[in-house]
Amino acid sequence: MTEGQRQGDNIYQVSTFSALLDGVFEGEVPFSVVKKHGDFGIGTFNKLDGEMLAVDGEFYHLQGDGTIKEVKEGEKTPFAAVTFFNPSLTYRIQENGTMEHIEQFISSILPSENLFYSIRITGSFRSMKTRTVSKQEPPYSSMTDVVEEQNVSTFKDCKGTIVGFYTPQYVQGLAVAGYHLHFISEDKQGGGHIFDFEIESGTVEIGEHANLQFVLPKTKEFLEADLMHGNMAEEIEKTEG
Ligand SMILES: CC(=O)[C@@H](C)O
Repeated sequence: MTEGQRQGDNIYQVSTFSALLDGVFEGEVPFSVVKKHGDFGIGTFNKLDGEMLAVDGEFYHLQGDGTIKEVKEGEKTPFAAVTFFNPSLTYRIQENGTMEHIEQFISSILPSENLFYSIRITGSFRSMKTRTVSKQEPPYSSMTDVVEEQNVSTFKDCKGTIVGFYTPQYVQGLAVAGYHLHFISEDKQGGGHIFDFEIESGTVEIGEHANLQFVLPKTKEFLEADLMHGNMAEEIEKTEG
């Protein structure tokens, strides 16, 4: 078993999603460190400067203007979750399905709704609707305010890869409970945080995780943040769609 496969059970996460909701948009962990803990995952960048997607060891910066570049090692993140992707379940999708259908299908085959799962879906999509958040400047607003203005793209008849995680409902706020998925097109020209899609055909791969490592910032902003928003689920629904 490779080191990656051994670590494949572990999810390494920087900060919490509730901190992001509260406008904690600057972290101390550079992607040079994040990369040591995984070759697969999602996240964002300091100042909420776009979406991050990592797959097959390649880390991509999906920017607010819709363009994509490689992540610079020195760039830091206020929120990211990665693992060494090591799927234990694989399924072919032979017929059209909406995001809701696919999520219901995956939920029906997960061994337990109480564990964490990494999800990769590679395929052809009739449509793919994504957003990329844009770089913010301090003093930062809450994320619910930030997403009032966001770059939303809809791709038609495209090929690409969905990367993300399933998180149990009992940790809502630590991460995004349910499915948190990002997309990158096969030609690496487009992508972002997924709002909706319709798949034509593809392959679903699922990795199971029972080990998590959270790295919490010791910044003044995080230590003083309100991480217990009363309407957490509603706020996450608004920001993550
Ligand atoms: C951390 C995320 O995925 C948001 C920025 O889309």
